[in-house]
Amino acid sequence: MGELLKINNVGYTYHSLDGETTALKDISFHVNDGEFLAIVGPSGCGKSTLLSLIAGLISPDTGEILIDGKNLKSSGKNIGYMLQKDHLLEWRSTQKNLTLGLEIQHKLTDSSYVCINEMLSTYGLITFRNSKPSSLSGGMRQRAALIRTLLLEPDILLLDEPFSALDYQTRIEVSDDIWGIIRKEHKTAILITHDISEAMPTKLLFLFST
Ligand SMILES: Nc1ncnc2c1ncn2[C@@H]1O[C@H](COP(=O)(O)OP(=O)(O)OP(=O)(O)O)[C@@H](O)[C@H]1O
Repeated sequence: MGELLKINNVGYTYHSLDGETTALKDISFHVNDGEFLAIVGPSGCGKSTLLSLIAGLISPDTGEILIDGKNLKSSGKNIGYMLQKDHLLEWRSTQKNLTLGLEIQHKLTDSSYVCINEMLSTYGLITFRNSKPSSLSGGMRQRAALIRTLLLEPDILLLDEPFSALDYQTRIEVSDDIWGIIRKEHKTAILITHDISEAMPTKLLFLFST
């Protein structure tokens, strides 16, 4: 199990008209291939900022982020980002929502459909493939959103409180499902959570407010 992601002394400050907010200061840790890291910490300690940095949406002010020993942008690795909301489009069927990312990246082929069908069956969505997202339960929507992300074959999967929009009972059921899927697909994953009991991480990172 090699070192896949390395965060070295990373810092980030937001600049706005109201002034500067230092979100992260001197953060270092690493994630091995196949590891499942959960990030916990109080509101405002910089958890979402850290995921945005790893996703390459923003760049660190200090320090460096390395994937397989290379700079994030030149590593050629795929980062999948699953947000709090599922962002399924109501005007597309469930299956057409799953293919959206592949379509945008011009990677949708006949063999993609073999893989999509397999995942729809495995994860209990096959009979809903032609249904609109509004006819899916909250848990089914989260599974659909995860499959959509996995189809892009991410090397690292980032999850920003993926269950926060679900009620307590559904959250317990869905979180078991989702971790099962991540384990089955052998994904390296980083999760932000307020509730450590909803995940069974192999590693924990506690962030404190700056
Ligand atoms: N776009 C922004 N402009 C200015 N400040 C920001 C911006 N985004 C976040 N911040 C500030 O940076 C700090 C870290 O925010 P961040 O959203 O990363 O924390 P968090 O730990 O994810 O919080 P939460 O658990 O409440 O989602 C906070 O003080 C926040 O107010």
